[in-house]
Amino acid sequence: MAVNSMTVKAAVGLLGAALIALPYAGAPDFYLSYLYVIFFWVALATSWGILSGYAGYWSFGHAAFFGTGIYAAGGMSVKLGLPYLLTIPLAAALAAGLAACIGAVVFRIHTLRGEFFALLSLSVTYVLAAIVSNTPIDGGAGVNLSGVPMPTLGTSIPGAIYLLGLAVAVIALLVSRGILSSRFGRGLLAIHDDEDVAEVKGVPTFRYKVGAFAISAAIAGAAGAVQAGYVGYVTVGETFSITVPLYVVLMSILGGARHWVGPAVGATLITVALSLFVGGSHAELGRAGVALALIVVILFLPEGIAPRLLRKLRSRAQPAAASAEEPLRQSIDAHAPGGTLLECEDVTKLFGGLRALGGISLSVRRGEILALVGPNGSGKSTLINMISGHFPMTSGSIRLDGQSLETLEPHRVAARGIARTYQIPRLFEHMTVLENVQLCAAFGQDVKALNAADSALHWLDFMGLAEKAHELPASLNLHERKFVEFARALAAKPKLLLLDEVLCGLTPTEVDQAIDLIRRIRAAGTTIVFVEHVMRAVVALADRVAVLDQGRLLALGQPEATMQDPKVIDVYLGAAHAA
Ligand SMILES: Nc1ncnc2c1ncn2[C@@H]1O[C@H](COP(=O)(O)OP(=O)(O)OP(=O)(O)O)[C@@H](O)[C@H]1O
Repeated sequence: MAVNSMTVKAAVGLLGAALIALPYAGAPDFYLSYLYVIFFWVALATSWGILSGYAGYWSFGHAAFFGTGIYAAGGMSVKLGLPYLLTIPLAAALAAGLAACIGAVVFRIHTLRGEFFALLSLSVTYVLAAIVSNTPIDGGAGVNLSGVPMPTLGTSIPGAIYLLGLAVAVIALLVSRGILSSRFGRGLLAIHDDEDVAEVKGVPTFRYKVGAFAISAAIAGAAGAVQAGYVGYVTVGETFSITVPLYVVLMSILGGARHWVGPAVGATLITVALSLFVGGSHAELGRAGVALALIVVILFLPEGIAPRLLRKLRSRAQPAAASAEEPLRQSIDAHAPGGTLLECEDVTKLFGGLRALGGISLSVRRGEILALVGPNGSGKSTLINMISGHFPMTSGSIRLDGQSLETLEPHRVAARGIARTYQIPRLFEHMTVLENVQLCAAFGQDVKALNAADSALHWLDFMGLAEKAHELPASLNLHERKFVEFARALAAKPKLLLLDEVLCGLTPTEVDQAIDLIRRIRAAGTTIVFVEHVMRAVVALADRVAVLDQGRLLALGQPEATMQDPKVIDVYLGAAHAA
């Protein structure tokens, strides 16, 4: 594997050196311009992928940032007389600033996801086009860069534009690759699959989206600035046309938007394909061919060309070995039993007119297992949602270790040491089982102590799922999906673990297995609150039982005594059970 990796690096190095040398070796301007166009689309498509491919926020407004770059470079060099080269980073900064401002507003509105975000981004392009067209930035006549002194970078002007295009494309690829392999990138991929769960697992979703948007726009802005030098004369109609976002989206989907190299592959293929059919009816034929190819890819390779090809190349790589050696290390509280860890005071939640929780007060001791039981709709899951920050409370207070949680965003609640599972597992469906757990390890407590991948493998092994590590969640049965949920929560190394009906739907043997696992988790020091209808498990595990009914706390105490409470028998267990 080491040899292969060295070979790939050497090949990439040689290719890079050859591309840089091309203008100095006297390559004709025609070929330099041809390659420049490919670099331009590679940069644009790659930049689009950083927000839209990774985080799934499809933007049809990429022309706004590309256009900002074009007009920033044009305006600053023609009207302000700044050196053209200096306008490129300034254009990138301006586009990033614009995206950050838009993102800071838009990403706070939870309803602006999916198609609404796509439409909004398109509207931004048209608003910007109207502003540029009706102000001295353009004024309707366009901006002519013919009088601006262009750099030659030791070759010629076309050679310089070629080198600048190459630089922006390489920077875009390096940035995108760096992001994808980072914690930031994993967070973006999680946002793509289930943003609410990502937030609860500790991903600062707002900050990440704004960051990805700004980086994506900065690269588009830089590409636009170089394009201004290439075209020499910029107009609103050409700059803010729908062609840019459409091509960028098509290129990314064709190549594979969730991989750093995918958009570049798509950009190269489409640019080359279109260049083969230029002029009149040939051009139309070319576009039709590209559209047809895209339909075929969507039908047969929905993830795009690049990820499929890369997986084939890697298929002979050895699977990672599970590291079952790590001892069961849990929370940092393992040696501090006793005392109150969680305090809920008068927790109330209204959903419109429905009072799901009508003022719940209870506390959980450090190292304790507390069972939450009650009839369907009594508010158990809602209480878990309040504690984990999944929904805001209507009123009341929740404190962990004496510190208030109610004003915290969910990812900050996670950072305080609370992890949860979902009644119906909500796994990140485009990530493997290992990546699902790894994400939670990376955003959980005490991450520096252990590599996230090793930690994830450990917890998968602990749950008996090591051999499923490289599978996608879709191939798992319910039991396995629940246990991946479980492993994800454990990988965060929480102080407080909230389990929402992890045993529901399991066979008696699987229930026994889960009871044993929960005992071992508590033995390592983790405090557990679990919602459960399987009474055998409640009796076997719980130190205390809290019974909810219609959003109120009906009873709280030792399992045996609570189960014999006539009120509990009446509303929940029934006389037969008590007998
Ligand atoms: N997001 C929501 N929007 C509106 N109503 C909700 C929402 N979530 C829960 N509810 C309502 O709040 C009440 C409590 O629901 P909750 O899911 O907490 O009950 P539960 O005790 O967990 O029930 P089960 O045992 O069936 O899971 C129910 O009437 C439910 O319909």
